[in-house]
Amino acid sequence: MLKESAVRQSLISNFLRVCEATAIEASLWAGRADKVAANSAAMKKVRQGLGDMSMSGHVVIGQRPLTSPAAPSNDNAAVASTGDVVLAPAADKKDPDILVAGETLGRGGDSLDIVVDPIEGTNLVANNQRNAISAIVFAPRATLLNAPVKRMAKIACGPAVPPETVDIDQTPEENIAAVARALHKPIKDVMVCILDRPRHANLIEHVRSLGARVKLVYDGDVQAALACAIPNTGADLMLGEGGGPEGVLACAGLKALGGFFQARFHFTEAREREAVAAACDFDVDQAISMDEMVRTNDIHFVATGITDGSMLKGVRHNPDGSIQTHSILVSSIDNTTSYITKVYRAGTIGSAISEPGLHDSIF
Ligand SMILES: O=P(O)(O)OC[C@H]1O[C@](O)(COP(=O)(O)O)[C@@H](O)[C@@H]1O
Repeated sequence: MLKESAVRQSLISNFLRVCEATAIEASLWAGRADKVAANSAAMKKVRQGLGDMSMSGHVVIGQRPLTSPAAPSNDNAAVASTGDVVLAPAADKKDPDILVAGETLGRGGDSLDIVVDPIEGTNLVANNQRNAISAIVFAPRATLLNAPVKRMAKIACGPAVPPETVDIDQTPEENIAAVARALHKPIKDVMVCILDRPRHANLIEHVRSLGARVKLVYDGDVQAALACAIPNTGADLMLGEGGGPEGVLACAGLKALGGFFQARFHFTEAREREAVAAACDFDVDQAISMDEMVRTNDIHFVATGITDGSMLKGVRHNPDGSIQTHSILVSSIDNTTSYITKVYRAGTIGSAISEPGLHDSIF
């Protein structure tokens, strides 16, 4: 368990501040069609901020270098469906700010596991589309799953659904029926979030054929998973395959929210399976529970909106030079969810980062 009171509060507010600063940085790149540069700038900001904190923060999951901005995987319907963008040349593969699994950040202090996604939805930022967030999870050391897996199948829903009624090994029909029962709504009103990818074409068609609604998510399945556990987002259930690191973030957030998350690794090559099996003390071919992914009930999940979304508003750059941020902080320790709106007056955070490339540290 983390130390109580003052230390914890100070950690929380510093993580929040880092998340806000990262989202502000990322927001400067919204619509600039350069996800590599956006990610690079956000990584620099997050590294700077976490590096200045009084903690010993163990990076559990490293980041994928974005080396080919204009070339999302050929299994990426988002680009086709939202309009491809011409993106800037690839950034240096050896970005010095990239977070590497196993490195420790901070000036020393509490020993923590951290999972960071400076931009969850890099295409969304590049195209200035909804639902891009910056997100950080922290928990006591050696509690968050460290599995080098690129892709996992996921299921997520909110706390109103009894966990024993939903399962990644059940059919979509069974899971949707369980959610409908728990939420006291007809199946026709159940909203299922699914990443808009060709690999999900059959799933999408099947869910629609059952009579449920489908919310196509172009990118950002962490936000989509969490939305299922947050009132008034319109999301009830998330199904489908997405990124591995995003799965750990979503699982931590949902555990803190009291919701449900389950996953199953999808290995793309034998080498990947071997590496993951070596890192895990459970059967990597079976469904993975929340407790296997997040081995603590002492979790803090922080996210700040970059662009507007169903869970959070994005960063506002006001005409007077002030900057407004909107964040969510979920703490499992006291079962609270806080929504934090902050205004940084002109000349505090804003003037320092008014243009990409021309700013100094805000910390
Ligand atoms: O595009 P893929 O390969 O299906 O990956 C899905 C993953 O991409 C995302 O949509 C966005 O990830 P990035 O921010 O790294 O671009 C994730 O939310 C999701 O888990």
